[in-house]
This record gives sequence, structure tokens and C-alpha cells, in this order.
Amino acid sequence: MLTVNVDLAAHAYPIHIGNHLLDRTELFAPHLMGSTVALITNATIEPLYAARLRSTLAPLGKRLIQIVLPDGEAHKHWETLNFIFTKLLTERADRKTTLIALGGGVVGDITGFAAACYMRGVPFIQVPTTLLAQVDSSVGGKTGINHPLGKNMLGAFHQPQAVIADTAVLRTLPARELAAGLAEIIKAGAIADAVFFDWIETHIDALNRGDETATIEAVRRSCEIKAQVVAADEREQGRRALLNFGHTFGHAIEVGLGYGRWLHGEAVGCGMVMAAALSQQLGLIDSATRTRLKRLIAAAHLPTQAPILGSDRYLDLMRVDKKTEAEQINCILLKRLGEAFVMRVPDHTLRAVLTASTQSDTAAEKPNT
Ligand SMILES: NC(=O)c1ccc[n+]([C@@H]2O[C@H](COP(=O)([O-])OP(=O)(O)OC[C@H]3O[C@@H](n4cnc5c(N)ncnc54)[C@H](O)[C@@H]3O)[C@@H](O)[C@H]2O)c1
Ligand SMILES: O=C(O)C(=O)C[C@@H](O)[C@H](O)[C@H](O)COP(=O)(O)O
Ligand SMILES: [Zn+2]
Repeated sequence: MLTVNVDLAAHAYPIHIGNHLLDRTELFAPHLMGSTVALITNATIEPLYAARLRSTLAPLGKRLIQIVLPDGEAHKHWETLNFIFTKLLTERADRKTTLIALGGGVVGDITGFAAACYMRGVPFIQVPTTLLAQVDSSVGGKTGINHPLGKNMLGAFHQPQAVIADTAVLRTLPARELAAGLAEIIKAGAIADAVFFDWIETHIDALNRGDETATIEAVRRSCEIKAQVVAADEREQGRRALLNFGHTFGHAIEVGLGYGRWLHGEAVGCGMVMAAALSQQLGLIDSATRTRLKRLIAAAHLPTQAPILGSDRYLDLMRVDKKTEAEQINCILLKRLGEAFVMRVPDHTLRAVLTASTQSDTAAEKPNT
């Protein structure tokens, strides 16, 4: 096992990474506060891993409440959140109850938001079970739900007590979900670490087939990068916005097509290609750099051609982004591979890139199916 620390003064916490951590009672014990634990998972993960986690927790003698959510991005909304609150209240969960999120980013984001709200805040632990959740969503304390008009529009910053990432559970992850996780790994390299980006390029085949050593290294380095960014700027006043590379376009794709049609990682993969095109259009990077990023995203089996929504619709959707100020769209752009920055981009420049990115391939509307 290896551990990456998130050095936040008020609430620092460990990210434990390794195989079979789900069975290690001693990793959970220090982070369970009161007498009750609420294990929150979804209908797909429950039959795979919940019993194992329940027996890991059993020696600690806590009362255990289990809450099983419907699976999917389309359920990341207030009704599912309210379902959690109703269960917690019915079961008399008190304000020392620790919530445990066992699942991917959807379970993690909703559970974290439930923890931020329930009785004005209870502790929670992230047990991420997708590659995407292990490399990105379980770390950093962004929690929330979607609104029909915008992605992650309701939420809170609420840091977990710990992240326990059991890389062995990735063996049951469908290939399409593995690829989605690779998008956020590529993002970490593209915005912050050119050497890591090179490493991903040379290990992409190993990562695609879920090679254990390569996967653990990718999880470790991605978490390290995210932990550094979050420790420097927990509430996204500046540098943390770089973690949004590809997301201004990506979130527009997710909302525009309907939640769940493209996976978050697929939309972000394609969004990074679009952001690289924009960076080139603005004269920040050359075509060789843009092509390198696009090739890596394609090699990770992610879509590189944007779905056709129409430029006006894209711009409307992009303007809902949380980085927008006074109706002006802010994008994360590349200076080079390994270095990114935020810039306000005028609509006419975005329109040119949107037209070029969507003009040729209607098959892109449904990736990997
Ligand atoms: N909070 C953040 O910082 C942050 C960062 C990135 C993404 N996100 C959010 O995360 C979400 C995407 O997360 P995701 O990609 O994990 O998707 P997800 O949570 O929908 O999980 C993907 C699918 O894999 C299944 N699954 C999970 N673990 C499995 C396993 N071990 N074996 C078999 N199947 C398994 C799930 O049931 C689901 O069907 C989006 O809502 C996105 O907005 C949040
Ligand atoms: O942690 C962050 O900060 C990120 O931006 C990570 C992203 O990968 C993630 O998708 C996040 O939820 C997007 O944040 P949002 O504020 O744009 O909703
Ligand atoms: Zn993301």
C-alpha cells in the first residue's frame, strides 16, 4: 500500500492506494467517529463489494445502515439526495454518523454532498471503485448533484476523512468505464506534469489492459497532482480551476446530450481535444502539440470528435459553467503539455472552434457503443 496526503491545514487526510484495501479494518477504524456508520452504494456495486466492506467493518461494533442508490449519472439529482436524507432520518442517524461512499464518482459526489448537508455536516469516507473516482473525484472535497440546466450546479466543498482506493476492485470495471478514468489521468499530465504526460503515452497500452503496476502508478501520480493543487487552492479561487481542463466543453456535451449518454470521462476526453484546438487557434500551442494530445486521447479509446449540438446551443450550455463571470466564458487553455492557465475567450473565437470540432463526424454522437 502507498499513501498520498492531502495537506489541508484544517482537515488533512490520507489517500491510501493498493490492492485489497477493502478488507483492511485498521484503515477504516481511525476515521469512524460515532456509533453508527451509513454505507452508501449503488445497485451495481452492492452485490459486488458491499458484503466484503460490511465484514471489514463488523469487528468495529458499529451499527450499520446500508443505503443503495439507483445506478447512473441520470440519478445524480436531488431526488436521490433526498432519498439518502429520508433513510438517515428514518434510521435515526445522529450527527456523529460517518457516511461511507462505496462506488464511482456519482456515489461519491452525492454521498459527499449528503454528508455536507445532513445535520449541517457529518464526516464521510470515500471508497472509490472506478478508475475515475480513484484518480480524481474521491479527492479534493468537491461534492454535489446535477441540475437539468447544468452539471454539478448544486453542491458544497466538504473534504472526506480519508480516501481508501482498493485498486483490485478495478478488475470488474467495464472497459468503457476504464477509458473514462484515463481521461482524468491524461488531464492531470496535460495541466501539470509533462514528464507524467510522456509516461502515460509510453504506458497507454498497459493502462488500457488494466496492468496492475501501471494502474497503481497512474493512480498515485494523479492523486499526488490533485492533492497538490487542492492543498494550494481548496475552494477554486485560482489554480484549482486548472483541474477543469476539458470540462467547459465536456459538461456542455453531457448536458446537451442528456446525462449519461456520454460518460463524464468521454466528454472530458473530447473536451480536452476541443480545448487544445482552441489553444492552437489562439496561437498558444502548435499543431504538433495538439495532435499529440488528440492521439493520446484516441489511444485511450476516448472520443475525439464532438457531437453536433449547434454552436449556439454549445455556447448557451458553456455559459452555465461555474467559471463564467458576467456572462463571459472562461476556458482552461494549454501553454504547452504540462502547463495550463485560465483565459476569458470571446464567443466568436469559441464559435470557430465549435464549428470546426463538430463539422465532420455524426457517428461521434454515440461513442464506444
Ligand atoms: N468531485 C470531483 O472532483 C469529481 C471529479 C471527476 C468526476 N466527478 C464526477 O464523477 C462522476 C463520474 O464518475 P464515474 O466515472 O466513476 O462514474 P459512475 O460513478 O457512474 O460509475 C461508473 C459505472 O461503473 C459502475 N462501477 C463502479 N465501480 C465498479 C466496479 N468496481 N466494478 C464494476 N462496475 C463498477 C457504476 O455502478 C457505474 O455504472 C460524474 O458525475 C462526474 O461529474 C467528480
Ligand atoms: O476537483 C476539481 O476541481 C475538478 O475540477 C475535477 C473535475 O474532474 C471534476 O469533474 C469536477 O467535478 C468538476 O468541477 P465543476 O466545479 O466544474 O463542477
Ligand atoms: Zn472531471
